[in-house]
Amino acid sequence: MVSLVTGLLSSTLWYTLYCILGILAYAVIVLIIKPYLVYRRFKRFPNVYTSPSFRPLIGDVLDAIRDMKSDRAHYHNRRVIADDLQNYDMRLRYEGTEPVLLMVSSEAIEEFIKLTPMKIDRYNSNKGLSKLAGNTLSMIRSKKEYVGRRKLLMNELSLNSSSKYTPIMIDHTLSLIDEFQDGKQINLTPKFAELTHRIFTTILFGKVCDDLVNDKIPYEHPDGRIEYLHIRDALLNLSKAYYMHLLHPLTNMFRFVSDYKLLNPFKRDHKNLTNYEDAMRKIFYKAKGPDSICGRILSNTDFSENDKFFDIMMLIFGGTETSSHGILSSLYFLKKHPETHTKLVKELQDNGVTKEFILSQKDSESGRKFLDIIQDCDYLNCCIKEVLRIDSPTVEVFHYSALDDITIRDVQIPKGTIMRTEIHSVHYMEKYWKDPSVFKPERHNPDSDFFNQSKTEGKPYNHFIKGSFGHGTRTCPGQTFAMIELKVILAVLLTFMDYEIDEESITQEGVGFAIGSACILAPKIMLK
Ligand code: HEM
Repeated sequence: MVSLVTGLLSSTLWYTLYCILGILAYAVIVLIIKPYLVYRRFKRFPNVYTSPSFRPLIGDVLDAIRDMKSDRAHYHNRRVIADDLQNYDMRLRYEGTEPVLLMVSSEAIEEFIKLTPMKIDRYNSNKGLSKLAGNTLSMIRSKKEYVGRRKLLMNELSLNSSSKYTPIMIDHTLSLIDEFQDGKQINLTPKFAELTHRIFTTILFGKVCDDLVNDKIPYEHPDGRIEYLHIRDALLNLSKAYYMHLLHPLTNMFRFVSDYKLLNPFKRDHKNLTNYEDAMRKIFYKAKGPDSICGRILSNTDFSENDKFFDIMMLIFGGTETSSHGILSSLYFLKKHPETHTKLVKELQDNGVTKEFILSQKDSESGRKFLDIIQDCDYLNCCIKEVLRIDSPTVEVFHYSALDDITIRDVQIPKGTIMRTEIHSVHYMEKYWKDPSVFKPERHNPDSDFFNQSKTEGKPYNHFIKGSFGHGTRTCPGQTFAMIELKVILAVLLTFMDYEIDEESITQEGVGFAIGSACILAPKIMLK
C-alpha cells in the first residue's frame, strides 16, 4: 500500500515536473529563441535596421514607455529614430516579444503596397487598439465581405463627395468658439476632441440622439475611482488605455492574462469598454429611423447587425481623435511660424471668408458655396498637408502580415511575418524632402520656387513619401472627409479668433500632437 502511494506520489511529482519543464521550454522558445532567430535573420540585410542589441522579453517596450513618460510620445521619438533610418528600407521593431517589420523608405512602401492584398493583407493581432475596434471591417482580410462592408459605409455616408456636412462643421465650431472667453487661456486638447466627436455623431445619428451622445457613463480609473464621463471622454480614455496594452509587458509575455482579462488593467479596461459599448448600442437603436445614416446602415441585411455596429464604432473612433489632433497641430505650427499664419489669414480674407459669410453658410442647405471657396484656398491646402507631414496625427497603421514568402527591396520575408508601413520616417528623409525638418507649406505647391528647387535637387514630389492616411487597398476611407473637415474648422477658427501660445511651448523642440502625445495646447484666446 505504502509503495503504491509513494509510487503514485512520485509519478504525480514527475508529471508536475514534466509539465513545468514543458511550460518553461515553451516559454524559452516562444519568448526568446524565436524572436532572436527573427532578429538574426533580418540583421544580415544591410538595408534593414535592427536595434544594436537584441533585448529578450521586453523588446522595444522600455523605449516606448520612457518616451511616453517624458512627454515625448511620439513626435520627438519618431524624429530621432527617423535620423537613424535615413539609409534603410525597413526597420525591425519588437512589440514585446513580437517582431514587426516596418517599411520605412518610399521604395519599400511602394513595393509593399503592390503586394497588398494578394500577398500581404490585414492581420488582426487582437491586441491593443485592435481589441478596442472589435470585429470591425478594419480588422478583417480584404476579401468580398470587407469590400461590401466598406462600400456600404462609404455609400451611405458619401463622405468623399459631399458638401452637405459643412454646415454641421461650421455650426459646431461656432458653438465651441461661443464657449471661449476673450483673453482667457483654454486647454484646446479635450475641446477639439469634443468638437470632432460632435460633428461625426451628428452626421451619423442626427440631432435626435444629442441627449444620448451627451450622456455620462461610469468609468473606472486606475486608482479605482469611478467617474461619470461623457461618452466621448470615455472613448478617449479607452483609446489611451488600449494603446498602453500594446506596450504592457503582460500582453507580450503572458498573453493569456490579457486575453482572459485575468488582472488589471485588462479587467478594468474591459469593464469600461463594455459600459461604452452598451451606451453606444442605445444610441444606435434610437437612431434606427430611415432618416438617419446609422439607421440606413443598420437596415441593410447583407451583414450582421453586430458587424455593422462595430463598423460604425470604428468610424467614430477613426474620425474623432485623428482630426482633432490635426487641428491642434495646425494651430501650433501656424503660431510657431507667424509668417505662415499671416499669409493664411490673408488668403482666407482675399477669398471672401469673412465672419458674415461663414454665418450665412451655417444654415445653408448644401454648404456647397463655402466648400467651393475653401477648396480654392491653395495655401490652406498646403498648410494642412505640411502639418500632416511634420506631425502626422496617426503614428502607426494597423498590422498586416505576409500571406506567402515574399521579397521586398531584396529582403526575403517569410510567410507569417507581421508588417506595417511606418508613417513618420519617410516624412523626414533627406533623400525625398528638401530640408525635411523645416515647416514649409510651399513644398506642396507645384507652382512654388521651393517645390521646383526640390525637383531640381532630385527630390520630386511622390505619392509614397506621404503616409498620414496609409496607401493602397486599405487606405483611410475618411481621407477626403478629414481634409475637408480640417480646412473648414481651421478657416472658421482663424476667422473668429486669434490666439497666443506661451513662449516656452513655441520655442521648445519636439512638441507634437500625434495621438497618444502628452503635449497639450492651451493658448490664450482673443476673440475677433
Ligand atoms: C486627419 C485625419 C485622419 C488620419 C490621419 C487618418 C489616418 C488613417 C490611417 C493611417 C489608417 C490606416 C491605413 C492602413 O492601415 O494602411 C486609417 C484607416 C482608417 N480610417 Fe482614417 N484617418 C483620418 C480620419 C478618418 C476619418 C474622418 C474617418 C471616418 C470617416 C476614418 C476612418 C478610417 C477607417 C474606417 C480606417 C480603416 C480602413 C480599413 O482598414 O480598410 N479616418 N486612417
